Amino acid sequence: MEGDKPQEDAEWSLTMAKIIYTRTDEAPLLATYSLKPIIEAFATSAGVEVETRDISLAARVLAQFNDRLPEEQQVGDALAELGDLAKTPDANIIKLPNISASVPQLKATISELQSQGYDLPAYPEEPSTDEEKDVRARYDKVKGSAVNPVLREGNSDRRAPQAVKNFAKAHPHSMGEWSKDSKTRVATMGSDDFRDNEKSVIIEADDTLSIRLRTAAGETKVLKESLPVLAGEIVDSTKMNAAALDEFVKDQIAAAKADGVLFSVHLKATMMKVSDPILFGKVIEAFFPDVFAEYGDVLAEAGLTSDNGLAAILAGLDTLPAEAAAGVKAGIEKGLADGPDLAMVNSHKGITNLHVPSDVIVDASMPAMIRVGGKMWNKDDQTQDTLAVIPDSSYAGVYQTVIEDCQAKGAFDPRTMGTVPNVGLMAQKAEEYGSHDKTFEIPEAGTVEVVNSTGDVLMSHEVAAGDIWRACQTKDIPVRDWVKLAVTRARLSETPAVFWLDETRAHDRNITSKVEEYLKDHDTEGLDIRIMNPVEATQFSIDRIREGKDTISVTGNVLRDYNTDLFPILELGTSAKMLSVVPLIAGGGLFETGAGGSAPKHVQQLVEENHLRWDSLGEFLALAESFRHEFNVHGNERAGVLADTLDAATGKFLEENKSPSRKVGEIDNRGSHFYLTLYWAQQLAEQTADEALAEAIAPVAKALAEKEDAIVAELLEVQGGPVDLGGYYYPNDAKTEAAMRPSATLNEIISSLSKTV
Ligand SMILES: NC(=O)C1=CN([C@@H]2O[C@H](COP(=O)(O)OP(=O)(O)OC[C@H]3O[C@@H](n4cnc5c(N)ncnc54)[C@H](OP(=O)(O)O)[C@@H]3O)[C@@H](O)[C@H]2O)C=CC1
Ligand SMILES: O=C(O)CCC(=O)C(=O)O
Ligand SMILES: [Mg+2]
Repeated sequence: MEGDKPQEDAEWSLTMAKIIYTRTDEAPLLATYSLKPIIEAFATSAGVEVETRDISLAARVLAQFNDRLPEEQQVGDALAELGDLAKTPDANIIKLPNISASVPQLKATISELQSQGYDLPAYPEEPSTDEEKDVRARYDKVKGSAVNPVLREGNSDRRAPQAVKNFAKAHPHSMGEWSKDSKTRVATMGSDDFRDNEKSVIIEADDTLSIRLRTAAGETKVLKESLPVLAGEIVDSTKMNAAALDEFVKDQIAAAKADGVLFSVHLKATMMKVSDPILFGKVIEAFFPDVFAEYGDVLAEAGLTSDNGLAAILAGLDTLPAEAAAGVKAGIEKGLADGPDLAMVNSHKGITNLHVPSDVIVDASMPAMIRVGGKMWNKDDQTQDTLAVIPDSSYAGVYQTVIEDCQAKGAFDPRTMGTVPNVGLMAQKAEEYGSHDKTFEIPEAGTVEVVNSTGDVLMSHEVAAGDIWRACQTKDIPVRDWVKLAVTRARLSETPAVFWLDETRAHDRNITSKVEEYLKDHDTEGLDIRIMNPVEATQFSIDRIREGKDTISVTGNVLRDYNTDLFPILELGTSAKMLSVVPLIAGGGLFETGAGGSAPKHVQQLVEENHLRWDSLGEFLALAESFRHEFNVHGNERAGVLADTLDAATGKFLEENKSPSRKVGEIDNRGSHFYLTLYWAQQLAEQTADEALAEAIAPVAKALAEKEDAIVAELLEVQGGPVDLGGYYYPNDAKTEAAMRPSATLNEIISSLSKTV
């Protein structure tokens, strides 16, 4: 049947340490089809076991419905299994980027699986019966950023290794020019938003809180019955005023039009999966006020919500009465014609920034704009200055600071610029990461209160209908661990470290008090550790970057996300080249590949012209760290040899510039994997720490070198035409394997390698 997947190894137990390689989505999944057999062959030769777990969006959807699917279609809940493993010292997990699904992506996955013969229920937009509510709850479990918070049971340590940074300096990526009269800027609310309204408390003793809405009409509605908290935990609450947001967005639409710049909104509807789709929807409603004034009720009745973007509304028009459908369509066209020009996701296909909530994700989109000289693409496929709308002011100042700096001093120079690694607080769903089950679109005016078990009101906010209220939790152990990780990183890399904490935010003031206390637990003699607000910290870091100096950014969860795309994209051209390690609090290791996403555009190119430009450097770096962890923790000497030789091979790979090209007809992801294989085999054959291994690999290294021309020719010859993968979210295994492993000569050598030792 279409979509059949290889059976995962059944006899795995939590007590035996192994390396787990995750199977994910889109470009990283395609790359896995080529790279995984190579990794397995080397690992087997050294007696290290590597197993696969499927945490792709499709597999996660299927795992929710095992009770409704026939046995042969059932898949295990690999994410739950790995989530448990991550809390044990035995975890050694390599995690590739995966889709954090918006509703349109989730619906597309469901239809694809249905077309492949999986009898899945439709996604209920407005669940009313118990059964629909159950189905919706199951789908909600896989929605948005549902993988990372489960696996990330530790804080984050992301940096560009020296070899990668040196490569970027020697082979600088292109940077757009900045003009002094650039009109590009960030617009943010600054008042009555999440930052401005934030309140925060530190919990004294373990307790269970609840959240309630006291309505203006005198009723009490429980929003959250039970919110267990631990002593020392920081709990915050805040709200975004819907009326203020609406006024702000309307002002920005007018300002963009008046200034002749593109209007663009930057949110994170995937990771902030409850609040940001609502914000996205409100921007769409502000952009097309007439459509929603006239047809809002009809659209709502048909389950067409602005939260899922313009594309979903346009695609659902045939479910509306003909007259309403025509009216909505005409209204949208008029809105587009009368409003400011919109930043485009794909000008050829007419996809605007407002079409799909997962298309423009702030962490990657703002740096991409800065990289090209502060511009985005308009409908004529030309770059243009942009008004970047980031409604909440908590972090928007970071981008505005970088933009102003570039306007004054020009683009950064990748040949000379320093680096900004990051130590990020994220363990145990810290901060906004864990806010989703405590985020509410307020149904009616009143007061939201956070109450402890003795009935004391810890925090309260006056709210109006439509406001977005949310609470966040930050446990104490992750904060201690984060401070320790920051000190360790500062010591190891002899680099100043700056905690990015905002004195105007209640939450950050509480974090600051803990940072000041926990720093005393460490030997900080000789280290340069500072605390600055995000705007000052940005300026400090970029001033140093221009002087070629490095500065560690030690941040909360959201800035972890933002900074680990911002600086890598400016320094290296992409965050795919980052080393991204999560030392798990329980002692295991989670090794993430790169710091970016699943590059949907890359899949499109492969399908159209059989060229995959995905760069697996992040995978190479993560894999070496994972082998090293195996050596450090379990004393597996051969894993240590694999780690060192892989790093050396990656160094050679960079020196020889064998990264995938963007152009069809040149070496792509598959070719880059061949070169890594060649250099790794050569390093193994040359090393002296394990002579038996060197001897066993020598003939393989020789064969790879001798067959280089033949292999490269086989890999290039397939490029140019379209490829059928038999699915996008759940591609056909045989078809994808055939597409991603087209060199018979290479395949034969790889299979001989796994039999060597
Ligand atoms: N850790 C995770 O699991 C993450 C998952 N995501 C998910 O990924 C999806 C896409 O997110 P998006 O914001 O578009 O970000 P992406 O990082 O996927 O894409 C942005 C651009 O970065 C470049 N890029 C990214 N990775 C590579 C790579 N390995 N090699 C070469 N270039 C690369 C590509 O540029 P170009 O097109 O110029 O080649 C790409 O189009 C979403 O579903 C999102 O939720 C996002 C971030 C992290
Ligand atoms: O979890 C997600 O959706 C995205 C995570 C991400 O962008 C990151 O970790 O940098
Ligand atoms: Mg990110």
